[in-house]
Amino acid sequence: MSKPQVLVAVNTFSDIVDRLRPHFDVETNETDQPLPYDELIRRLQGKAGVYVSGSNKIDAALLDACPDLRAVCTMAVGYNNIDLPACTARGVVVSNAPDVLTETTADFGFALMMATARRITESEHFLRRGEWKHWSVTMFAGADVHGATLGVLGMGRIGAAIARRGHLGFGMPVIYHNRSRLPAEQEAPLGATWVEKDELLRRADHLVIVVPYSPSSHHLVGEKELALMKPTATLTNIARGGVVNDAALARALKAGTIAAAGLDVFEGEPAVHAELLSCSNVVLTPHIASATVATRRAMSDLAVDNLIAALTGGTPPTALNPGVLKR
Ligand SMILES: NC(=O)C1=CN([C@@H]2O[C@H](COP(=O)(O)OP(=O)(O)OC[C@H]3O[C@@H](n4cnc5c(N)ncnc54)[C@H](OP(=O)(O)O)[C@@H]3O)[C@@H](O)[C@H]2O)C=CC1
Ligand SMILES: O=C(O)C(=O)[C@@H](O)[C@H](O)[C@H](O)CO
Repeated sequence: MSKPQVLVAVNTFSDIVDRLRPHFDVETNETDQPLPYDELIRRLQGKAGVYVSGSNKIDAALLDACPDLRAVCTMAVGYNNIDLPACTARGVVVSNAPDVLTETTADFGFALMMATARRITESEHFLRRGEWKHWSVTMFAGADVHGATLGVLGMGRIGAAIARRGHLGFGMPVIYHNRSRLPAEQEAPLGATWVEKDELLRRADHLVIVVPYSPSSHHLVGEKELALMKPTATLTNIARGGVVNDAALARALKAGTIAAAGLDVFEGEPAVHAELLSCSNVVLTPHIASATVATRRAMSDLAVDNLIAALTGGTPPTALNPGVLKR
């Protein structure tokens, strides 16, 4: 009997892809580019499962054009690129990759916040341009991280790991905002206090944003919210492009409404708003918060575990709509 066919749409570790081969006929994407939407549809014909990243859009039109598809497994924790209700309606199981990247992403979020507060890339560029002629008292003087108030917008798995670093490692008072408050026993070890969003913006010295992208978080931080922040504050966005209004942020950075920003994600990435590129008080990175070799391997392994389980009668460890498997 022929094996089910799957597409690994992401060029990932070959030894991990090899784990699929005993179960499936495996087609891979050997380029380092995301497959264009139309090509993804073409290559999904006859495929029962697909391994994707956050760069692949899986919407209702694609599902209708790929009627054999039964499993969509992403190596990312964020799944705003996948229309989950459309998948569920068509009996397609979807999985994401939570937990395995939490600590690595938190390390990066904290590092980006520190680089932003202490003006690390701005000062390095100055040095590389040969502009360092003498030392001065206020040269690249930034803001302290230790003891400053850490504001977390999105105190989930990653937000809590960042809060823990700030609380235990840097003596930071931690305030946070989620739509729902955490139980006291989860707040206590983080030294965290829930506040309304406006209060978070007013009080944070360093605001770190880690909410999933959804219609409810679109432009959660825009002109009005930035205007509430301290002129000395920093904003770090490791969540998703679209959670912050990048045009409003660029205006705020230029006007001195806030001091600086650290950004790993952008509206319309990989394009970056031209006004952000021309700001000196912003640290920009290309969506690499989870990028360590060990964590990218763990994310890939989890996507493969999910794909195997979903199509061989098992229980995908991190399915988002496991109910479809019971139908
Ligand atoms: N830059 C990168 O490379 C990476 C980015 N990410 C991004 O980080 C996101 C978070 O991951 P993770 O921590 O695992 O997710 P979780 O689901 O554990 O946490 C998300 C948190 O955000 C809160 N939240 C959701 N919507 C809103 C809203 N509209 N307003 C306020 N709070 C909100 C949730 O609380 P509540 O529901 O109570 O509001 C929850 O506490 C991912 O979805 C992904 O987009 C993740 C990994 C790497
Ligand atoms: O997990 C997420 O949500 C991410 O944003 C990152 O870890 C991924 O690197 C990216 O989405 C690649 O798919």
